[in-house]
Amino acid sequence: MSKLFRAVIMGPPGSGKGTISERIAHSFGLKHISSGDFVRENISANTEAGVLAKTYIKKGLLVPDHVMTRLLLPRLEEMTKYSWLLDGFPRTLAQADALNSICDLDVVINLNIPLETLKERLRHRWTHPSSGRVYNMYFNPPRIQGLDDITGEQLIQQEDDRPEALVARLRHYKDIAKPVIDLYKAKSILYTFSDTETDRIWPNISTLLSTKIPIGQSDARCASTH
Ligand SMILES: Nc1ccn([C@H]2C[C@H](O)[C@@H](COP(=O)(O)OP(=O)(O)OP(=O)(O)O)O2)c(=O)n1
Ligand SMILES: Nc1nc2c(ncn2[C@@H]2O[C@H](COP(=O)(O)OP(=O)(O)O)[C@@H](O)[C@H]2O)c(=O)[nH]1
Repeated sequence: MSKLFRAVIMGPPGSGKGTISERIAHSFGLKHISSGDFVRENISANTEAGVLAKTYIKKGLLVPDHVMTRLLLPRLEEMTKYSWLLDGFPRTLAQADALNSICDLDVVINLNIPLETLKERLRHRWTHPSSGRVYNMYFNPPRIQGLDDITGEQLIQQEDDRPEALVARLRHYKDIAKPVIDLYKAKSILYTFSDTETDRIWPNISTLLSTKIPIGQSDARCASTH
């Protein structure tokens, strides 16, 4: 069996991690593991870690490292036979260290998007809460305004997507992501993409992954996890 491929995608809120992950999963047949969606599934299913995570998210806080790693690492260990792309984890150096203890990453994609672009995108982001599907009123609008394409259920605007909340979220992101980015830079697996448009970044990511993913891997099409 050819070597499996392990990637992480990082970037501030609104940088396009979810959008680009979907494209990667579709084009390269990797499993897309969205840590945010996985946390939300655990909250819905009332698992022990989900109940704990909810107490933090309700207050607008990040879930502590030990809770996140207790959730995510067993999930990753179930995926040893698959190539995967992890989105939203690790967010902190402690999470990166925990991940490092169970696998070697091949590539870390780092999205570097200007603040004004992030604000503008998130102002127009609409989310289907139960699946985590996202829309943007201009970039990828739903077929019927305000409704999810698949279920027809109501879309919502997340409280913390408001521009006032975003500045604080972004500052916080920068503080905690810096050591993680430095770690992956030191390991020479960090690839940074800077632009205001996902459609301009995507061809470069696609070219990079074409050179990194072992031949045969991309045939093993796997559905994304949501
Ligand atoms: N490593 C992680 C991943 C997730 N979460 C928690 C806090 C988030 O608010 C929630 C949902 O995760 P998302 O990745 O969907 O979080 P955001 O809404 O902040 O993501 P985005 O970057 O898409 O705006 O789960 C966390 O604390 N630590
Ligand atoms: N206008 C515009 N919107 C985009 C672009 N790329 C992604 N989006 C939208 O911006 C929002 C944030 O993208 P998302 O993938 O959720 O980013 P994440 O928070 O990093 O996971 C969503 O509403 C996307 O539909 C782009 O190039 N242009």
